[in-house]
This record gives sequence, C-alpha cells and structure tokens, in this order.
Amino acid sequence: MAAQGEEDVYASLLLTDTYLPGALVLAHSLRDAGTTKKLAILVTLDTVSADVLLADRSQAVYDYVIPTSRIQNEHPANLDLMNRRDLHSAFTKINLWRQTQFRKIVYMDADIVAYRAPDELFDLPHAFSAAPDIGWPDLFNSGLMVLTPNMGDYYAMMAMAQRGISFDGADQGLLNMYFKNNYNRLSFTYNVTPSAHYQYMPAYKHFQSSINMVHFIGSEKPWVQGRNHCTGNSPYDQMVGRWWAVYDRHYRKESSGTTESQPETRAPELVQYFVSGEYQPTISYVVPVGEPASDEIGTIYGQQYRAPLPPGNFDHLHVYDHQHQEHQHHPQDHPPHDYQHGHDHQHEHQHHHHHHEPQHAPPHSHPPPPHSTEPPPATEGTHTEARKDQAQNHQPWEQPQPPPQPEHQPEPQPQPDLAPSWDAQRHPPPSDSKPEAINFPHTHYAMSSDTAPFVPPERYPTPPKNMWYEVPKEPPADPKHKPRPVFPWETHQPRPTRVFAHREPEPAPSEPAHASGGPWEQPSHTPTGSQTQAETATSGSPWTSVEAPSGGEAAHTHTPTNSSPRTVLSAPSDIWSSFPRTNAWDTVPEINRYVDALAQKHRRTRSRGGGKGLPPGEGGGGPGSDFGWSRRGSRVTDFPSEEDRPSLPVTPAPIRRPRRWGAGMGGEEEHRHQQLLLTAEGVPAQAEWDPAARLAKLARQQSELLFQRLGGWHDHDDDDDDGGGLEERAEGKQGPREIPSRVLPFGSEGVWSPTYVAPVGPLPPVVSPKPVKPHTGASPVSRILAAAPELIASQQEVAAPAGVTLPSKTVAATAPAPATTAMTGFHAHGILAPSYQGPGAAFEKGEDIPTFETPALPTEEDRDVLDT
Ligand SMILES: O=c1ccn([C@@H]2O[C@H](COP(=O)(O)OP(=O)(O)O[C@H]3O[C@H](CO)[C@@H](O)[C@H](O)[C@H]3O)[C@@H](O)[C@H]2O)c(=O)[nH]1
Ligand SMILES: [Mn+2]
Repeated sequence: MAAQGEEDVYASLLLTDTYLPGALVLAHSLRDAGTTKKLAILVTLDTVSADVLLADRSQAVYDYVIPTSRIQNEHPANLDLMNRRDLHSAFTKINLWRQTQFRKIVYMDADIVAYRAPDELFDLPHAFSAAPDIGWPDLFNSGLMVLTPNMGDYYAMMAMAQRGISFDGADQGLLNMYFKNNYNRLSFTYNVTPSAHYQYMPAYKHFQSSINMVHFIGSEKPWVQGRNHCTGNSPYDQMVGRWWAVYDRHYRKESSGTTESQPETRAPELVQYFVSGEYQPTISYVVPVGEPASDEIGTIYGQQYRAPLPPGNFDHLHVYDHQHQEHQHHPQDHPPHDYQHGHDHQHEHQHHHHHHEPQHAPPHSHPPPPHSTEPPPATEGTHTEARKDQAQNHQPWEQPQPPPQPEHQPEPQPQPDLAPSWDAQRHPPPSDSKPEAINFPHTHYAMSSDTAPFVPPERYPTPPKNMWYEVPKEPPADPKHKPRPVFPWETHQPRPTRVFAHREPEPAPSEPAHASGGPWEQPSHTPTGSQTQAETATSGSPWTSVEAPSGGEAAHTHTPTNSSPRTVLSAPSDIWSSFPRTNAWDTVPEINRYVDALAQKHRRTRSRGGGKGLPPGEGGGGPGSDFGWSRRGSRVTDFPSEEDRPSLPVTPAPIRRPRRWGAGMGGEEEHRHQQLLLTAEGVPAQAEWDPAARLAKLARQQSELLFQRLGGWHDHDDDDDDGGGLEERAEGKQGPREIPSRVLPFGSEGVWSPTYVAPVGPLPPVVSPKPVKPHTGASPVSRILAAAPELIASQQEVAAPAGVTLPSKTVAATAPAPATTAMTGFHAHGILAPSYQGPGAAFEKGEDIPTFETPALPTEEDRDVLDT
C-alpha cells in the first residue's frame, strides 16, 4: 500500500461526457470561492471522450485528471427502484478510497455547486463524514463525502460492489450499508439537496445564508433543464440560478464580438454542447459587401474561412452509452437544444463516432435534401447578409469530396429560431417558441374589493302560487277521455270480478263539501274514467277519505286519481251479502278430500286430549284459543282449525302467534301444543262457537289495529295478549282510555292546495295494479256475516272509541270498515292500500300472512301507503 499522502484535494467524478458542464461548474465554483485546495477529477476513460478530457485544459480547471476504472453494477435491478439506470457505474466512487496519494478527499458530485469553498472540511478528524439525505435523513447522501483514502475500506466496498450489494443499486446504497451509522454527520448546509416539488421554505429562508453547497440530485440537472427552465424566485430557482451564475461566468455564449476575442478557446463550445439550449453554432455564411453572392465564406469563432471550413473539435465526441451501443452520430443530428443528456440513456443513445475525416464538413454542414425548401441554417442574424442558395449545391466542399453520409441520414432539422414551421412529430418545440396558451382567450376576474357586508334584499321574488295539481272538478264528460294508458297492466287489465254490493247512493251534495260542515263528512269523489263499474260512495267510506279534525282543522289526503280496474267503492248497508264467497280452490276435490281427512284426524285428536284445562297464559291463552274453530265441511277456506290458523285469515287482526309457534315447529311438538290449546280454559267448545260473534270480535280487532296504526294504543305486551284485551278495552274494563290529542299523521296536515275545492263525486281509491283473484260463489265468511246482522252495530262501537278520531268514525254508521279494510288493505291516511289480491292461497296451512300478523311494524307495502 502506498504511503498515506499528505495532500488534500477536492475530488469529483466524471463517468460520461454529459456531466462535463456540471464538473466544470463545480470546479469553477470552488475556485471562484477562493479555495486553497487542489482539485481532482476521476474520469473513466472508456466512457469519457478525449475532447471532454481536454475540454478545460486551457483553463486547467482541475489540477488532477485521474483516469480510473469504471466499476459497474452487474446487478443493477435496484437502480430501477429510483428509475436511475444511468447510475449503473456509480460504484466507481469507491475508487476514491484507492487514492491514497491524498490525505483527505472532499468528494463532490458533479452536480454540486459550491456557494463557498468548504475548506474546513479537511480539518475534520473523522475518517468519514457526510450530510443527511433529504429523502431518508437517517442515510447520508453520497454526493458529498469527506473521506480518508485507505485500501481497507476500498477492498471491503469492492467486495460489496462485485456482489451488487446496494439497496439502491448505486453507490449511496452501498456506502450507507457499509458505513451504517459510523459516520460523522455533517450539516445539511454542506449538501443542500433541493427538490423542485418541495421546499421547506421557512428553513430555507432561515438558513439560506449558511448554505455551503447545493446539490442538484435527480435526473433534472440544471444543464439538462436549460437556462429558461427555472427563472422564478422560488428557493429552487434561486439555487439553480447560482449554478447558472457560475456557468455564465465561464461558459456563457457571449455576443459574437466577445467570442472573437478568444478564438483559441474551444472549451466553451464543447461545454455549451452539453448544456440544453446553449449550443448554437456560430458558423454562418456571410458575403462580405461587394463580393458576389455565390462566394461562400464560412465564419467560425469569429474567423472567416473560405470553404471548406475547418472542423470543429466537437466532431469527435464520444458520448458513452451505458448499453455500449455505438452510433455514428453527428452532434448536429440533433439541434443542440434537442440534445438528450445522459439521463435518458435508455431512450437516447448518443454515441458519436466520427467516421469521416474532420475536414469534410463542419458539424452543421449536412446539406439539406434536395426536396427541402427550408432556408439554410443561418444564425447570428447580423452575420447573415446573404444566404447560400443551397438548391444549387454550391458548397465548395461538396464538389471535390462529398461529405460522407452518416449511417442514418438525419432528417432536415428546422432551426427552431428561424424555421417558421415546426414538425411536432419529430422534434420538440423550439426552445424559444412561445407557449400556445398565450393565444387562448382569457378573461380576467378581479377579486371583489367591496368591504360592505352582504345585505339580503328586502324580499325575494314570491314563489309561484299555482304549483298545485288542480284536481279536476268535473269528471270528463266522455268516459273515453280517460288518460292514455301508461303501464302495461292498464291495457291488459282484467275485468273487475269483485265489487261491493250496491248501496243506495245518497244524493250528491250540491254544495262544496266543506260548506256542509267539513269535507270529511261528505267526501266528494271524482271517479275517473276507468271506473266503469264503480259504485259511488258519497259519504262515510273510510277508504276514500280520512278526516282527522283537530282544533277545527280538517286534514285531508285525497288521492283522486285511479287508473286501476279495482272498484271498491260502494258502502251498501248490506255489504256482506255482496262479497264473493268462495275461493278458487274450494271446488277442487283433491283438496277437499285432503282437508276432510285432516279434519277427521283432528277431531279424533281433540277428543282424546279434551278436558284437560290449561290456564290462560300457559299456552292456552295464545291467539289460537280465540279461534278454536274446527274445520267444517270440506272447504279449505272454511275457518281453519286452530293449529292451522291461529288468527282468522280474512282479517289483519293484530294477534300474533306466540313465538314458540315458529314455522319450524316439528310435528310432534306441534301436536302437543295443539292438545294444550284444545284443553285450555276459556276455549269455547265447538258447539258453543258462535261464528257471528266471533266475526264481530274480529271486526273489533281490526278496528283496533287500524286505530293503532293511526297512532292509537301501543300494545307493548303483545306476547301476553290473551286475546281478551280487545274485548276488555272495548268494554272499558281497563278504564277509560285517555286518547291524547296528537298531531296529525305525517302528511295529513294542511296539505290542501289553496285552490283546492273538494271534488264532487266519489273519490276513487288508490289500489295497486295487481291481478285480481277470481272469486266465484259465496264464501263461508260471507255466509257467516250474513247471519250476523249485529256485527255492524258492534263494529260501530269499537271502531271509534270516544275521543279518538279515526277515519272509521264517520263511516261506521254505514260501512263495516274493518272487514272491508281487511280486504282492501289499510287506508290509514285516506288512501287505500292495495288489498291482497295476488295469486296463490295465502291461507294455506303453513303459510303466513306476515302483513297482518305483525302489526307492530308496517310492512313496506303499508309504508308505501302511509307515506303517500
Ligand atoms: O451519467 C452519469 C451519471 C453520474 N455521473 C457521476 O456520478 C455522480 C452521481 O450521479 P448523480 O446524477 O449526481 O446522482 P444523484 O442524482 O445525485 O443521486 C443520488 O444517488 C446517487 C447514486 O447512489 C449518488 O451517487 C448521488 O450522490 C446521490 O445524490 C454524478 O454527480 C457524476 O459525478 C456521471 O458522470 N455521469
Ligand atoms: Mn448528484
């Protein structure tokens, strides 16, 4: 091992030509800052061209140009993690530790510009120092390192490099893995790494003056972005400006007069070549005054030549391509501003090989193709007094010895600053072109400077008052004037098969309804055209009008339209006799036989289990005990046995089955329950059963349910309801019911249009367009009802408890609301709910009628109606 050197040196690294501007600006920035240390640069000879190596020779920017071997990462996958494949040879930094001829090295990336010369770093006692990385501050950034060369570290790190041990695939990952936390952490001010996207503005403002070095990490180096990229005043722009200040101090393309004073200096041209937007060949064709226009005179670097022009050194550039692909390339194949710097190596490989003799042509001198109509490349307008007539191939050097064509003939490159057209398919926009958005129409909106607080106007426009649907006062004279059918079922509606018995219509009121004491007393209905079979109910039909007078206010919710074929309108005095009495399956012999057999079996069962009492509430008090009817005859729809039907099927009585009567009850258990029920106390014997009375009770139940739905009693002890509660209530055994006067149900308050006039005539119900179940003959229900005239009277009593405003109140006198409602559904708010009319036998054994069994919660169908 060589003896440890004594010298301190700033060192940088040049792996490619493309970082030449950075390396030179760094050196100049240190020199300009007055460093007393020497400068060295490690250069990989296989990837840096000789021209670049010698580029700064005239100025001797670097004291030592140290050829070094390139250390390439053979496992560069991790480089993709930071999208920096171009750093495949960053391991070359390890060679710094081999430079044992130096005592200390302050290494700096070529993309660093020094604000001042940090010579004090050489005085650090630590073997290794670095500043935090901005992306992961626990790490150090390897762009600035104060290191002590030694072969031990070198070999150790080489071993890692050969195995590709680096979490980022490059040197920073390797060095951080090697040194871990064993480094002296320098102040961030020695390696300020700005981000174009994020600035810690307060810190920047605070520490701005103490910045020592700025490091332009990432792909976008200042010389890649170009001079005009960052001209703002952000911290990043300011830092980039510092880089450009150094660059301009040494390499800016001055006006032609200035460069003419330094004709021997070729370095600026070469440096400019690698700086975006800086390279503009100065060669132009001038025709001195008095000379014939055909005489071609070339001017380069301020000197005039008769053609052929001398070559420029930049014709020899070797630009290393990390994939080792070599392309014959002239620098001018791309205009300077188009030059892609080393960061885009994957896409753009500029490997220049000069296969032609330098004297053939200047770099810019590829003649345009014959078809070209572009003017010749001419720059420096003051020099361009005449243009070469290129269509005639007057270039002198073309005649004796045509310049060799490159392997890929470049397309004519329009000079962006001269050519009026720009081929956007092939070239980037001219660097000095104006943004197109400048032509956009623009509107200027000024922020209001009015400081007066907002004062609302005295009044806003009155909303229109006629936004009501006016119910037609008169039905269309011609029934054919019915609305055009909208829904399919309107055109395919079956004929109504079920109507209520006729009732003597009262004379239609000649006065508006409210003139005779309230529209709820004499609701006027307007039948619409489809009611061809409609009977009119002129008063008291609960399904046509709901009134709930409260404080003298009438609340109505009329739904006056009806496009359904259902006609459930009349409220005759003998309503029961008009019902269809049978169900479709009543005449099916198979069913009847089955039911007969079932009934026989049940009778036997009951006779066996009879006599054993069970107190109510212990199974005997279930809903079934109220309806301990046995099946009569063979009709399925006869009143079912208790195990079949704990509640009467035709009514939505609020009687719930005990929970233990779940559908999943097994046959054995069911049988046991049946026995218990049959022997329960209070269950009338079959002989004692009075169907009419039972039906009356059923009606009361229905009435109460309706009442509850309108906000009446809330029975919270459903489970304990032994079925007698209704009767008790009706008879006042639980004391007088305090019915609080309450607000009207939602939707029923004051919804009258100001222009409302109670319609004349019957108000048709709203019914859902379901298929109507056909009925034939008379059902047992109707027969029973017919034999029970007192039903209606009792119905009146329970339908409207004292003080309770119920829709049924006004109708009780004539209409047996519960039974009707049971068939037509609730109409709690004056709107008829659709009755159950769907196909299928809802009363079959095992089936539930959930709509009616759990009145605590309205079904969706109910809610539809209630919310209407
Ligand atoms: O094509 C290239 C690429 C890199 N270099 C040299 O290698 C250095 C590192 O590359 P650079 O582009 O500066 O990397 P950064 O964008 O700064 O990326 C970070 O990650 C790199 C890989 O770990 C580290 O080398 C850097 O110090 C660190 O700042 C450059 O400064 C040059 O000195 C070249 O000469 N030519
Ligand atoms: Mn860097």
